[in-house]
Amino acid sequence: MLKIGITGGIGVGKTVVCRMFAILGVPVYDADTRAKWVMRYDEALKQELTDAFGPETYTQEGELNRTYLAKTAFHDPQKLALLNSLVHPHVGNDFEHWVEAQSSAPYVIKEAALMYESESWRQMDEIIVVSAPLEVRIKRVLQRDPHRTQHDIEAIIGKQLKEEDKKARAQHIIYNDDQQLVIPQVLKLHELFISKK
Ligand SMILES: CC(C)(COP(=O)(O)OP(=O)(O)OC[C@H]1O[C@@H](n2cnc3c(N)ncnc32)[C@H](O)[C@@H]1O)[C@@H](O)C(=O)NCCC(=O)NCCS
Ligand SMILES: Nc1ncnc2c1ncn2[C@@H]1O[C@H](COP(=O)(O)OP(=O)(O)OP(=O)(O)O)[C@@H](O)[C@H]1O
Repeated sequence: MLKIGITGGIGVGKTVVCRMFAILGVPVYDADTRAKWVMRYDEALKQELTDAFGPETYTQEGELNRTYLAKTAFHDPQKLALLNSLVHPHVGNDFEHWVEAQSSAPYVIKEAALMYESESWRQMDEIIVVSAPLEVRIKRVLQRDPHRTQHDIEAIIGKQLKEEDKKARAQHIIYNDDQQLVIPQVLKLHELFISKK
């Protein structure tokens, strides 16, 4: 099974691009959503997170307190590294199980903001970086996430690998910069991946 990774920093448009591949029938694994799922339902991980970050990590109903964790981890490199080291191995295992269930697809996609930072690029055959200028990304995220300030967004960007470094390591780049058309770029890559089947 050909495994394609889609990455890029906050607000580049990974989810939008993945939706286009999904419309073409390609199974898409969303690491952000799955990370939240394992953090919610894996009891051993829940205990580890509570031990590491305190009882505020979960609400009384057992929901992940994302606002608390974002405030705690995104502004403290050591806490973020700890959070990543607890969560990412679970997401890696979850992805491997998911791939096994997709045998009829020509190829699969994993969407992850932290493909290179989390080492999950090792599980992929090829990687696409979605690229957009910084000011466009900040504008998009301010619109999408009204609860985040520009300062919050810049703090998150500061914790992610620089776009130039991602582009240098990736096999493919999709420009989602409000200048170039995105759909033709997606179709071209889709044809390429299908031809490798
Ligand atoms: C801290 C959490 C609870 C905050 O949740 P919240 O809903 O406020 O933010 P959300 O998950 O949408 O993240 C916003 C953006 O921040 C970036 N981001 C997310 N996690 C991280 C991280 N560990 N390091 C750097 N950037 C990150 C991504 O670009 C993401 O899209 C959540 O981000 C989380 O659980 N992160 C740890 C798990 C993880 O690393 N997920 C990323 C893919 S595996
Ligand atoms: N080409 C575009 N034109 C207009 N709006 C766009 C475009 N691409 C993305 N957006 C919007 O910008 C916001 C960010 O896009 P998206 O959620 O796909 O980014 P992302 O890379 O998945 O971000 P994150 O890392 O936070 O998950 C969304 O509200 C999306 O609808």
